Amino acid sequence: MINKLINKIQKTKAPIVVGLDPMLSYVPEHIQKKAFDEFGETLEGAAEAIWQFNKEIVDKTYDLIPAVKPQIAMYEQFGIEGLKAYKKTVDYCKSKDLVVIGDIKRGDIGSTSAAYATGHLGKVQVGSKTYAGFDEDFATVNPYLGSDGVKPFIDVCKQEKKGLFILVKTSNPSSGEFQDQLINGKPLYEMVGEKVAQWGEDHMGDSYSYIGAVVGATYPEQGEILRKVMPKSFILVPGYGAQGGKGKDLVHFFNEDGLGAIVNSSRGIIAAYKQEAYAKFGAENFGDASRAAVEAMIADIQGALDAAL
Ligand SMILES: O=c1ccn([C@@H]2O[C@H](COP(=O)(O)O)[C@@H](O)[C@H]2O)c(=O)[nH]1
Repeated sequence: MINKLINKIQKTKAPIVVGLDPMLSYVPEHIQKKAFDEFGETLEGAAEAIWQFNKEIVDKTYDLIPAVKPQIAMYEQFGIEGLKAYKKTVDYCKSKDLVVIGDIKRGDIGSTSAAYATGHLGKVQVGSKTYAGFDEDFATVNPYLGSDGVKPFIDVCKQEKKGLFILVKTSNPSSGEFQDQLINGKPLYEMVGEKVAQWGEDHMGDSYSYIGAVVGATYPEQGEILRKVMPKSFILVPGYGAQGGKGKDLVHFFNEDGLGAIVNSSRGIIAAYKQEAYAKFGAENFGDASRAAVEAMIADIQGALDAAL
């Protein structure tokens, strides 16, 4: 799957991911109304609204982008109905040939990680039959429990030709509380980065590993260090747009081949119609506003890369 992701990035010239993080408050009135008329103001109605919202954004952007990153928390808040909308979104994006990164941030003791890995990336045995549960292409993993919590995910990826993005340095303001702590003079994020590089070396696609890392756009200095620590790992970079990251801050997340990173924006794309810059589209044309925001993001990041490389 890492090879497919790279091919798609090269084809679209867009090292970006659209984050499908649908809060109900982002869904325009007309879509909410239609869903509530059909299903009432229920969890089912909310799930239908976020699904229709996602579908329109995907329809308006899929030809410009290589990948999407649905954030499972946004769906889980609506319970089982939300999870059905998550699954519908995953399947629909795959039908549009998009690479799907499930932002699930799982990780537990080995046996429990194995079940998470099976449910999201692998296949579950039911009697004589096997079924893929959520069936994303990549998943995000929390490595805090150590190697035995990560290994089951790697095993399933190897079997299914899928991939991981392991949290190394997160984009949030307090990520340094633990991640920047020095251990024998080295920050924890760097130690985790070294481990990701090690796992990655043993699990290579054609040019990059299918074991990647998450490093926040809001920490460009750490991004530059970690790029060197993990030369063969793709970096998923959240924190662009709504959290303040800009193209010019991100060039050192990439390798000299112009590859090695993909930058995520969620609110900045899916709720673009609410921003002043895209207000002219109006709520009715929110999908066109998202398309314009994708085009601006690609130009910002590619422009910065072209100037730097
Ligand atoms: O360090 C991290 C890891 C994951 N995320 C996720 O990315 C998106 C960001 O959303 P924006 O609206 O573009 O800010 C969201 O799903 C986070 O859970 C992150 O931000 N930082």
